[in-house]
Amino acid sequence: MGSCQSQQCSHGAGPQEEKSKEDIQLDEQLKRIKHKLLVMSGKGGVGKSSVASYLAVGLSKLGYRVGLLDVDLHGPSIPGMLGLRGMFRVDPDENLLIPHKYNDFLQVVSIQCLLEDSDAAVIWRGPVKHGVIKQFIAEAKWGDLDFLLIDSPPGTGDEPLSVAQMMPDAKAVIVTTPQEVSLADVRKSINFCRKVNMPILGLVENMNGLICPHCNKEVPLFGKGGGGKMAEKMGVHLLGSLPFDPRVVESADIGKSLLEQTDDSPFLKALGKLIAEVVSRSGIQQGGTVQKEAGAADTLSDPQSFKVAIPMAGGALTNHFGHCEQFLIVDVQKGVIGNKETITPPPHEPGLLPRWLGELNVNLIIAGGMGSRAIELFNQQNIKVVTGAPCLPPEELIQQYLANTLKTGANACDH
Ligand SMILES: Nc1ncnc2c1ncn2[C@@H]1O[C@H](COP(=O)(O)OP(=O)(O)OP(=O)(O)O)[C@@H](O)[C@H]1O
Repeated sequence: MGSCQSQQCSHGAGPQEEKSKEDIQLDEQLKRIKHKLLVMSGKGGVGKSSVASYLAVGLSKLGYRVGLLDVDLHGPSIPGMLGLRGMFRVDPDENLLIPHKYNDFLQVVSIQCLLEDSDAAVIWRGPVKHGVIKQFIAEAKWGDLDFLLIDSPPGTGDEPLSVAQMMPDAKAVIVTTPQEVSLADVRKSINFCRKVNMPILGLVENMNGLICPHCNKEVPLFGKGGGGKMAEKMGVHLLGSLPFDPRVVESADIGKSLLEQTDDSPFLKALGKLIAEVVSRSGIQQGGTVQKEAGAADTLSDPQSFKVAIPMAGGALTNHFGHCEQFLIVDVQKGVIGNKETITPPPHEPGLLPRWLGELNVNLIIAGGMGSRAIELFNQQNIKVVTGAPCLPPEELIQQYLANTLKTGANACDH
């Protein structure tokens, strides 16, 4: 007899279950975190925890408020790497766990800080892990954060799945080394993200060459550039490459991040570039103002500055948008054509291209033809679509678009 209002009606799906106190707390906490980055890898030992901790420390040193959550429940290594010791305290008034403070801008939560014996083995099944991860987010006193970095165990098991379910707006940072065995596992991580609809912020290639401390020449320890090739092949963005630096191992062993010293070593230089790329891909302008979510431009706020994707065949635009072999992605700033990149799209799957081009921060498509459903999906990603463009070389199309002289005909949809 109760009215729709009194039953919290949910669009014909039957009465919605009341949210638990913990779920409400989780929602509240997640609202206070601007960017959630899940650091994952297909394979163990590729440097995922190191990358997560260096990103966290680096971002905190730029003045961003950062949380680092170690959900590698079976092999937590973050506290050791950052020299954090001791058990957590609980705030008695709010009954919230107080994260360890690395510096004024970086707080850390890890299962390690709940174990009396640091060598204790944690044996938990999936639902228990899910509950613990939820508690670590909802019942810890994180406050407002610009970034929450989550270090998950290698592979695509319970922990990354729990994060994907709990945080629908989290993005993945996938870490790999350049050799083929590691890259094969990266493909699994990429496919996992696509299955659970988690956007991929990009790939980090770690241990990409050793700088010899004696002659300063580079030795290709695990091969070279494999991550870059993989990123291109799988249509994900390469965020950066870090060289192998033996001091990373030593500093992790003594719990002192290399970022606590300044030098112009190749590792720290590459790390600086990587952090800048993470900031820029997260849509943050320097100075900390949130500009836009990665891949979520509202409209073209400046019609002379955009990132455009053009479906290509034989050096010119092709009408076969959904099945084109390659896209040319071009950066245009203030009417000037900049960086151009030819990328092979992932294998065709309904709804995949809008998400993929959104991840690449594209906000304009110039196409010959496209179905109305596809246009709708691109618009949902805030990507503007121009259809009916002629099969011309891409530079000509962009110049005409900039000059407002691009003549478009009928939407030559190839379906
Ligand atoms: N760029 C680097 N240069 C030198 N050593 C590195 C580099 N990155 C990571 N390492 C070292 O490699 C080892 C493995 O790194 P790390 O623990 O970060 O990997 P992981 O992928 O998180 O491992 P796990 O599978 O245990 O979760 C550590 O000893 C770390 O210090």
